[in-house]
Amino acid sequence: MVRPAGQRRAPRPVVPVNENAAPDAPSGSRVPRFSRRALLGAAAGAGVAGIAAGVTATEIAGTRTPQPPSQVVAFRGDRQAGIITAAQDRLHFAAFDVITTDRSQLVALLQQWTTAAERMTRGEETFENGAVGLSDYRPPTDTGEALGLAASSLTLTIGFGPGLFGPDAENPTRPDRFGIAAHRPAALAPLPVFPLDELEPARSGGDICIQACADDPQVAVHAIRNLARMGFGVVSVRWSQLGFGRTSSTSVDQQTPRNMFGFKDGTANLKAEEPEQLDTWVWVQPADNPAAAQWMTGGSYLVARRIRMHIERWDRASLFEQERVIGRSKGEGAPLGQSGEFDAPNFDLTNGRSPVIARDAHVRLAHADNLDGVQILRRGYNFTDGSDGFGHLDAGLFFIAFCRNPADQFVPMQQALAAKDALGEYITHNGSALFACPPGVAPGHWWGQTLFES
Ligand SMILES: C=CC1=C(C)c2cc3[nH]c(cc4nc(cc5[nH]c(cc1n2)c(C)c5CCC(=O)O)C(CCC(=O)O)=C4C)c(C)c3C=C
Ligand SMILES: [Fe+2]
Repeated sequence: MVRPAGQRRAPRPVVPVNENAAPDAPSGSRVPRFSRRALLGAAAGAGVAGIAAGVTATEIAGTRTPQPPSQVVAFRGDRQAGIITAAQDRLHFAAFDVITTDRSQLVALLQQWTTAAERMTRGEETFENGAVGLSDYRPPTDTGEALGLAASSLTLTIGFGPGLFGPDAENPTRPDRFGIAAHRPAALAPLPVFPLDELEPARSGGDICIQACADDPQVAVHAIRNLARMGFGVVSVRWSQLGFGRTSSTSVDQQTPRNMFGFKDGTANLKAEEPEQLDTWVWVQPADNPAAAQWMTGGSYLVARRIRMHIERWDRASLFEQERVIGRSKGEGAPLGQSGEFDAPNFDLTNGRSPVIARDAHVRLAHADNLDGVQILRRGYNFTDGSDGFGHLDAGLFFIAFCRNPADQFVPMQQALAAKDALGEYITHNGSALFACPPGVAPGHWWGQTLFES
């Protein structure tokens, strides 16, 4: 839940310091001066039950106007949060390279990450009292910029890239650093390069990804920053991407947002309320893998594409051209030839001479009817990373899709689009990555445990 403008940051509450502790007292001898947990205790307690109403710091202090309640999304469960969770408004996505070859170091990090991630999704610091409640003479164990902020529906979703598993078709000599090559699911194969791709290595690939989504950008950034910090010496950030303004709806309760071209985006998306469709198109099923890769059952594959949108070129196109390219009206978001956003498109409709939804319209090519029924779950975000040095906005869509098997779903869809999508003139794909996101974290388990212990 987003707090109204002007009230977004809870003022830093006054919390009593231990008057008895000397200013230079050694670590551990001081009463904690601040704890997100204490301030957000109600939200934390409710978190295990799923999405729950919480309270803000100022409400507990009882001194100021109550803030809207924060939301806590359960970290543990059958599925990882952040896939069919109602899309939050902000994203910080990071892809890491693993820089150690020591399996025990990687496992230890995954365990530490799990504890910290779960705490942060409850609105707590990475470590209890980590920001200001420990030693004055060591760097704080939490960086502190989320102190006083609500949980903000933070979800942290982990995925494992092909490089973690050693050799594959693209890199047959890559060493199996962690002894998990036998557990690589066949579907975790590098994506092909598509026509018109202009992929930059510095925006592509990665051994591990963490997707942080929240309704407060500072909460998402704090989460990635602290997880990256904890990973020092074990992982390094390969690339990262900030996103704002979700470009999809993943629940029927959500209004369809708009992308940087001004069109409603996410109308014809899979929704959390369609469990059978999700089993067909999103969640990996037992029959999909042999025993060695059963750790992926209940998980999903995350496809990330950084797609630059040539805003200035688009802004010079007429409304007629823009609607022809997409195949929907800009105002209502209705398929051309229909009047309502959720009306079914009629691809057979003609104006007497040519189809109302053009043969190269984006929605015709991406629609299941054109792809033997294939669908995906889209969960992307807008981005604007300043300008490019030529006065053009470096803006676009950080496309994220979840699917049960990218080779059967994303790849044919993107092949169809890359071949003749009218949108191709206005966009360029310059980043690409694929990750296997395991199922949800069971009580007492850590991120990746079923992979590393299978
Ligand atoms: C490979 C998959 C897709 C990529 C890449 C992609 C990029 C992309 N899309 C838009 C804008 C819109 N897309 C819309 C619909 C739509 N897009 C995809 C897939 C990809 N899009 C699908 C499967 C669909 C649904 C098709 C259908 O069944 O009708 C729409 C219409 C509204 C909606 O249904 O979401 C818009 C608008 C941009 C700008 C873009 C790259 C920058
Ligand atoms: Fe699209």
